[in-house]
Amino acid sequence: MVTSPAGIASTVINVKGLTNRFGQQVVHDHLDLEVRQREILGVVGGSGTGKSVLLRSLVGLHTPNEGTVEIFGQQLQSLNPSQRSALERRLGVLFQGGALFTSLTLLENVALPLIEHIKLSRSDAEHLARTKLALVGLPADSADKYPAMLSGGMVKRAALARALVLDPEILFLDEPTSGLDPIGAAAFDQLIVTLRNALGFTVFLVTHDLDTLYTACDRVAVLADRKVLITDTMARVEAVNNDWIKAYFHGPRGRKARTAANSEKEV
Ligand SMILES: Nc1ncnc2c1ncn2[C@@H]1O[C@H](COP(=O)(O)OP(=O)(O)OP(=O)(O)O)[C@@H](O)[C@H]1O
Repeated sequence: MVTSPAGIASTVINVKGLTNRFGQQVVHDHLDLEVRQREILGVVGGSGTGKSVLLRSLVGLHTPNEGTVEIFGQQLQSLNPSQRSALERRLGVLFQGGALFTSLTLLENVALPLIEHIKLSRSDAEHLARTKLALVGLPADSADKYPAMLSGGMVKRAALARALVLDPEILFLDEPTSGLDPIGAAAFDQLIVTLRNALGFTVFLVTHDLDTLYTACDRVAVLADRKVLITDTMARVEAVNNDWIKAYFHGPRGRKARTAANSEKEV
């Protein structure tokens, strides 16, 4: 994590008083959250607590009813369209399911943002796209395949390559390991950590995967009661006296994930 001379990590996302409503349903009620530079922040909470809506509010795909979202010190809602698109280029997003275009090859999928957003020629874009596919561990011959021809893990990696193609400073991941088997999920978690260490981006990661929380995240934010209940290290989050936290982290799956993460650290 990058720290200032005073030893305090700088904040890259600052959410204040965020309120999101759909009709009568209040999903977020004056929610606050800070994300620090270079950290991997895991966002967790029961189903329907608004994790995806939060992610969408941060990347500008959902306009909140109230509150402010500041990214790199710029308030999203106050930006004009060109400032907004300049900011959006500094963000990479991997949606649940990968969301690749099924009619395009992996290479075409990954090259597309380079052609559309920074107007690279097709050959330059494809050259760069090949390097990104290699970066996420895909074999060279996968470039000309269509998403339907690949395993779920390979599709996730290709979607990650596309999310990284403009060298984002913040990477947003929505349930990146859902649908992967445990070995594929663990490999994907490790890939995220390795890439963050090598490239230095910040990660905002929505997940239900306890193994991801224990092995990949520096801090965890728990969504409950329409707010962020706590944002802290796993050790401190586990100790909070809250019914959902107790059921989630101290249930059999939580215990298993914690034991596995501890034994990995000892190896
Ligand atoms: N566009 C929308 N219109 C109406 N309601 C919505 C919309 N988007 C989200 N919601 C509602 O907001 C609530 C939070 O949704 P969200 O998808 O953020 O939850 P989540 O915490 O990500 O859930 P899960 O863990 O099940 O994926 C849900 O009740 C959902 O139905």
